Amino acid sequence: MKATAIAHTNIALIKYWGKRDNVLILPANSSLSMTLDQFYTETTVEWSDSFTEDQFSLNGKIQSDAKVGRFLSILRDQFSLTSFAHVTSTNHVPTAAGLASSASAFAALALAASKAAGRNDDETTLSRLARQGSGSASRSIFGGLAIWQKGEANDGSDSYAYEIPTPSKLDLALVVAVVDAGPKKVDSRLGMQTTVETSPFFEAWTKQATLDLEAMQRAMKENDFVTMGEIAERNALTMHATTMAANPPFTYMQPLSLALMDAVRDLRVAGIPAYFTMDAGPNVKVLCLTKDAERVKEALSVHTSLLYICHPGPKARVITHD
Ligand SMILES: O=C(O)C[C@@](O)(CF)CCOP(=O)(O)OP(=O)(O)O
Repeated sequence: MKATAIAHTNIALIKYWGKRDNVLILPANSSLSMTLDQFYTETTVEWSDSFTEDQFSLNGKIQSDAKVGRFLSILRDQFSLTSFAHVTSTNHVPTAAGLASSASAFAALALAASKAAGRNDDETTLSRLARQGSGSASRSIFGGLAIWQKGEANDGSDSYAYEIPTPSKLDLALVVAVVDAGPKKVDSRLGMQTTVETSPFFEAWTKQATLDLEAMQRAMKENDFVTMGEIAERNALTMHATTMAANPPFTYMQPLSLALMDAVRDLRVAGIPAYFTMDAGPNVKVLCLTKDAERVKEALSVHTSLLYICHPGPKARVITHD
């Protein structure tokens, strides 16, 4: 039983940062993201009783990846399977872009594994599954804009994402500026954990992120792009503030990240509504309107040549099944 699926990466405008349950990967706050059209993962899964162990290859190289291994065990258990799986994954992101996200990887893996097991899981089930591989993957099951509701139940049954309408009058773009292609120094899972355990700002973050999500949804309903951008930028900086107060303190920001942020502020002074966000890495992503995307790209090209104009992308989908 074999299937291939594609899922696109997503960038959060209201961040997921901190878990309330590390085993089930349940978040401390709800989040909102945009699935990107430019970057995706293509994954083939084959379940077979003839395999003697799970096997995972990424971009043509067999490797052992603890998160993938753990996720395959979760899937085997939830699918009541006893066979092993061979997983072949290819990240379609610009080489050395440092953008290969776990979001697209685990969403594609969840969908391909489900289909290869002969199942017809609905998107809510797939989102719940993908979440157990990597939290942000719960959102990549969907295209366009999605909210991952944190849920209240201790078993994670109500912690999954769903698609929300893109503001009807806004043609949104996200310009991705690559600062550093190298591997992250502190990966998001460790970064979150250190923050939850040691940052005095963590509780304030979860409260503020909740208010930010409500305000973001109001702004979207009103097609109020400036307010959307202001909320997204402030939410990202609030998230990154928590890491600077952690013990030991750390930050994902590099000098070039800060220069790009200044360039975005300069664009606003010049009358271009553009707002930055950053995740668990130094790259900067700029939310803008499509009509301004080339102007934003040009302004950022002073600092980096690795620039990608993205738009809301498609939902995860199966491309072959046999
Ligand atoms: O995407 C966002 O909401 C914000 C972040 O990218 C960081 F800024 C978090 C991504 O965390 P993820 O890799 O999903 O962690 P996992 O659940 O520990 O695997």
